[in-house]
Amino acid sequence: MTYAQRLAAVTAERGRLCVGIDPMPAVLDAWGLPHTVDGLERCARGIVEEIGSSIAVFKPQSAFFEAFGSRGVAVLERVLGDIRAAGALSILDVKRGDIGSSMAGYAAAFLGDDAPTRADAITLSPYLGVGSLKPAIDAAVAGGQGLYVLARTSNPEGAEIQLADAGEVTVAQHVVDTIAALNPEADHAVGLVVGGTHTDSGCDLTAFNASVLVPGIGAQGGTIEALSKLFGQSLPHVLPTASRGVIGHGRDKLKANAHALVAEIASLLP
Ligand SMILES: O=C(O)c1cc(=O)[nH]c(=O)n1[C@@H]1O[C@H](COP(=O)(O)O)[C@@H](O)[C@H]1O
Repeated sequence: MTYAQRLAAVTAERGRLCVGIDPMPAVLDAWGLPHTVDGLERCARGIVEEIGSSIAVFKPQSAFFEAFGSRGVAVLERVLGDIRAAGALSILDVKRGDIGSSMAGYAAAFLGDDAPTRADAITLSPYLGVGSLKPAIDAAVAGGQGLYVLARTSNPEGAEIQLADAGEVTVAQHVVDTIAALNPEADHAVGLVVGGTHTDSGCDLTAFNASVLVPGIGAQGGTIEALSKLFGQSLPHVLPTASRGVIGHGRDKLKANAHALVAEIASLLP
């Protein structure tokens, strides 16, 4: 099965929410856990223990695992295994992007059956040129995995590069159009990241028919209600993701927060 098919199946069953696993110091504090590898593991694996069987997708943020060195990365690998065992999908947020030869190295790390840090999808940065991502695209298609390429990020600083002129269109639109054109042959394995914090994303997504990951919900001020206007007819492709808004109030509130957001998405998004 392709990533797009697996995503459609699990979201149809569990709802259309991706819970971000960002075990940053403030989140560990809210969980009453120490800023140690043990605290990291209890928080990240605790999230999957609590809601792994009811939430469709999880997005571990690699930064907070890498912050603890190789022992943190080992925790990340266990978390990815837990997500798989719970029947959910994982999007590993690593935002990689490099020249083709190095990109092949990243593909070996994260994509394909033998990858040591294997996820169902990973995030990529296209700023060395969308074409430089080809080794990752090939590996994802071969392995039935997915990719999410940054187009218009949720943070205010993103505009200076993403809304810059790339000839006829903006850099963000160039990314959207290039990925849209290659997706039919790529099994719709290549999604986009478009932040949910904008009133106007500045991207025309009409020709895009793969998954659109939408971060910025909750802690960064984005709301589910605003997504209809922001994404219009592309709304069915949107996968909202929230981290601190769901996991940032301690283990006791995790399940209720996550399920309330799933219900809100079901009532407001088609
Ligand atoms: O690729 C991402 O997920 C991402 C892209 C983007 O434009 N903005 C963005 O916030 N993210 C990530 O999404 C998560 C957002 O976390 P919260 O703001 O706590 O929901 C972080 O891990 C970010 O790195």
